[in-house]
Amino acid sequence: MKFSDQLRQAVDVSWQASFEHPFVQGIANGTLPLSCFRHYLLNDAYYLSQFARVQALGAAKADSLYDSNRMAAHVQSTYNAELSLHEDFAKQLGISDEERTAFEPSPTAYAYTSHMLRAAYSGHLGDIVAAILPCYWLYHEIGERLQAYKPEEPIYSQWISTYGGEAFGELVQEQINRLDKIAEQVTDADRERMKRHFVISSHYEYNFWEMAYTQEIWPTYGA
Ligand SMILES: Cc1ncc(CO)c(N)n1
Ligand SMILES: Cc1ncsc1CCO
Repeated sequence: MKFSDQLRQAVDVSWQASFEHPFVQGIANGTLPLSCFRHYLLNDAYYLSQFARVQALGAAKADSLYDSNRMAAHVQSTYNAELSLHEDFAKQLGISDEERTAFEPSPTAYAYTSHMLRAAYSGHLGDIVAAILPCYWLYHEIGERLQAYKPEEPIYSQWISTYGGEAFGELVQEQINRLDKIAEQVTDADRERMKRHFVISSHYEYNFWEMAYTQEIWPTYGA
């Protein structure tokens, strides 16, 4: 069995819970309150800015010019996704540049990105790809499953077509292939560590929906 198939099996319960989460279901049927999506979007802008740094660390740590080049190309895709999707949505939801700049990430957004950055700084390209892959792969599976739904809210239908689309699917498959290639060349201990990164990122993906749905913030201590 391919390493990626083993990992996919290991997170099946977690990913199923993500599919069924009220945030994701609310996007599918258009009933998600826009205030929740707004909270998601602000945190996701922070998330993607850190995600791009993790991808860039992958470019720096790659063993070949080819992989450096491809990881750097993925930084650009993240930037473009951030630009097109987020700036568009932010405008529609009345999020100003000031609000985005002043925004403090929620505990979950901070923890998830800290996890990826830790894997990136302390590990190799294999650790990085394992830690960032649930982000690609889970979103693509969700996008594909949600293709059949046509929510009234245009923001939600655009979100679905972005992640369910062919262009995103190709980036996902490329990273799955990269993971399997690296997994063939490393030790059992390396693979075990990569699997742990992948599982933890999957838990955080679930937490991220919950964070957005409950509009999680840091403690305010009665203020
Ligand atoms: C939290 C999170 N995971 C994955 C993606 C997919 O890009 C995203 N935008 N945000
Ligand atoms: C995972 C991901 N999220 C937005 S774009 C992208 C892939 C390109 O890096």
